[in-house]
Amino acid sequence: MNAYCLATYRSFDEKADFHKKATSIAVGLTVGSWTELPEAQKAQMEKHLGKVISVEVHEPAHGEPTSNRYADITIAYPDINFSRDIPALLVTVFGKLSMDGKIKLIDLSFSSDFLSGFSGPKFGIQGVRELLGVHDRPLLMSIFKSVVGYELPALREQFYLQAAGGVDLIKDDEILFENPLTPLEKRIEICLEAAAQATKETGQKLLYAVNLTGPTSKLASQAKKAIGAGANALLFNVLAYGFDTLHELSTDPEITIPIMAHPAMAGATYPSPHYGISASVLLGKLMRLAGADLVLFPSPYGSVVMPREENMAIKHALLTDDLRKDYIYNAPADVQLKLAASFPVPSAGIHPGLVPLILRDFGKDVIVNAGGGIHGHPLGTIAGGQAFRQAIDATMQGITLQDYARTHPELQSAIDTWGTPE
Ligand SMILES: CSCCC(=O)C(=O)COP(=O)(O)O
Repeated sequence: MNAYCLATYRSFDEKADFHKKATSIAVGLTVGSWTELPEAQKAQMEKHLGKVISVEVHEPAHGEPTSNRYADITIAYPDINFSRDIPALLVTVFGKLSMDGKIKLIDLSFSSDFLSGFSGPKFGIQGVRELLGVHDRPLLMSIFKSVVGYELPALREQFYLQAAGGVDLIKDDEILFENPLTPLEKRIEICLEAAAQATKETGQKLLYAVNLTGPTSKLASQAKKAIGAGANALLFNVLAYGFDTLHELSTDPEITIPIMAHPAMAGATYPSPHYGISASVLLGKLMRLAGADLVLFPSPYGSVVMPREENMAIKHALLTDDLRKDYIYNAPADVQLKLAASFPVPSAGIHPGLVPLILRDFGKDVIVNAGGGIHGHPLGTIAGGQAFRQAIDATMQGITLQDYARTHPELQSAIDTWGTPE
């Protein structure tokens, strides 16, 4: 029996025959032409031919502009046409098609055979929690800010202040590349020293995600150099390199620490309703498949806003256990595939007042992540971390931030500065 991967597209056109369009995609992206083929060749090509699974046309309601006319088209692509890797799949389902008018790739699902080529996150939520020894609450991450041009002592000081505030993870800024002032191994050395100092005082373990950068051909050796220097997590700008690079890193047996995926460049791909790839595919399914243990993405509440519905779709893609329903097309009854869940990290412009919203939408398995919301605290960076931890504690106990802040001055000061949503 043939195995297929499915792609669903939203195609906008004021007057197109969407059924014809679906057929032209199914044929054009597989065997190229069909009706012109002699019968003998048709029999031979049948197993390579894409199939139209469904076409759902949405006619604009009365009074709505005709430009709102679209169809959701689902096509099945035979696995036999492409190798078992993300670049081959993406080029098949959305290579040339991505440039062919108003069309967006909104979902992907995989054959069980294709999916079985991916082991997903090495650590995932469970593994990251085990490294930190924290199982009963959302985690808190802080982002280095204003570090370009700084020397090691300034970096160490900034690391210590973040750690002393009680954060669980600290990540490099994604724009901190290999540089002569704070080279990778030195950076790791001084940050881990500062982490040890803070841990003595707080009793808390810490992960430091160092930014893995440089030419693609040197990334794996750079990652191993980082691990040799004691690194316990990596930050990686996945979309600048491609999903396959993440997959190579995450499946390397010598890369034994969690990988955090930064969404830099994602805004060039997901936000348009008419073009690109949906956020849930780009920052959800493909990140998890390629092995990201933690995935950052803009939240619906902060400074770089993504609609809540899209955020919830990313969350679902990163967390769902039901691969048969959400990831696999036509799963045979005896197939049991598993992927560890990737930690969702809704980010950008996050401050303590937003914690109740984050926990309402994401529950306990989320990483609250802030840069400016920690460093910009009026009482300083340590108080910034403390205010977030207090907001998490309050919300976990069902206490309003306002009530909790009465006995927690750091939280009170954060609320006075940034407020709480209505
Ligand atoms: C757009 S998601 C990535 C968030 C990020 O990397 C960042 O630096 C956010 O910083 P902020 O000061 O807005 O918390």
